[in-house]
Amino acid sequence: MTKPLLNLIQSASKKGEKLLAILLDPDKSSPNEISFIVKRIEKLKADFIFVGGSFVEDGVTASFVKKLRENTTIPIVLFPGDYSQVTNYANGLLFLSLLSGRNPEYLIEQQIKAVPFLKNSTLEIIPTGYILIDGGTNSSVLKVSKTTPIPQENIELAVATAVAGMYKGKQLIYLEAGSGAKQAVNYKLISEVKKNISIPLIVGGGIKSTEQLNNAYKNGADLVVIGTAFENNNFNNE
Ligand SMILES: CC(C)=CCC/C(C)=C/CC/C(C)=C/CC/C(C)=C/COP(=O)(O)OP(=O)(O)O
Ligand SMILES: O=P(O)(O)OC[C@@H](O)CO
Ligand SMILES: [Mg+2]
Repeated sequence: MTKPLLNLIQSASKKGEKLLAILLDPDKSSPNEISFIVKRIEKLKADFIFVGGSFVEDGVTASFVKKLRENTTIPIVLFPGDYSQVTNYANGLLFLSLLSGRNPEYLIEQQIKAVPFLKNSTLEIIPTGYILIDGGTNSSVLKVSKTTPIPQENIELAVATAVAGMYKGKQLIYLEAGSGAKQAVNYKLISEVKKNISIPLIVGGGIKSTEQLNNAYKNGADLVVIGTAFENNNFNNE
């Protein structure tokens, strides 16, 4: 099976080209605003649109992604809080396992529940190790998954978790400080994880400025995800 989206991320990572994803939460963006939102995303030259939320009502993601698809050619990648957010209108799916947590529901159960939706699907499925780092807030991911994030200071544990994910066959590692985090993933943690893995690294949560974005890149993030700052219209990357 070909994996064009993963190949794009892998080859950018090899060449040191940095990628940007804008995260849209279907619950928080009105379908009427989609063409306006798409214009803002195109202006930022984002490489991907991620779609997902920790709590999204059934069916909302599919209609939202369908509308989005009609308005842009930017690849749309699902970043699901649960299996009900899987829809074939997107291009790809981050097949997440919450490796920082010890809740079987988010390690394997949700993935099994998604299978009936994926049987005849054309979605590119990308095995992704998802690691929650303490961003100083009770993030939605923490609440929904009832798991404990890795403290920012525990770099050793974060690195071991990422490397274990790589050994398990994950193709991407995603370091997540939580949507709207007070503290984004710290640069030392990003660079130590990056040094120890040979797969691309995604970083997100609490990134609000071009300076933070560039520091995340400089320390080893291959792809940065921005949600809240874009939602609040205070990320212009200028
Ligand atoms: C593989 C499939 C089909 C599902 C995976 C399900 C897993 C393991 C999810 C990981 C845990 C989780 C709840 C992730 C949420 C990811 C996400 C979409 C975060 C962004 O949403 P937030 O911004 O935190 O949520 P709200 O905006 O809804 O508060
Ligand atoms: O909303 P923000 O804080 O940008 O976080 C983006 C993403 O990593 C959240 O899952
Ligand atoms: Mg959000």
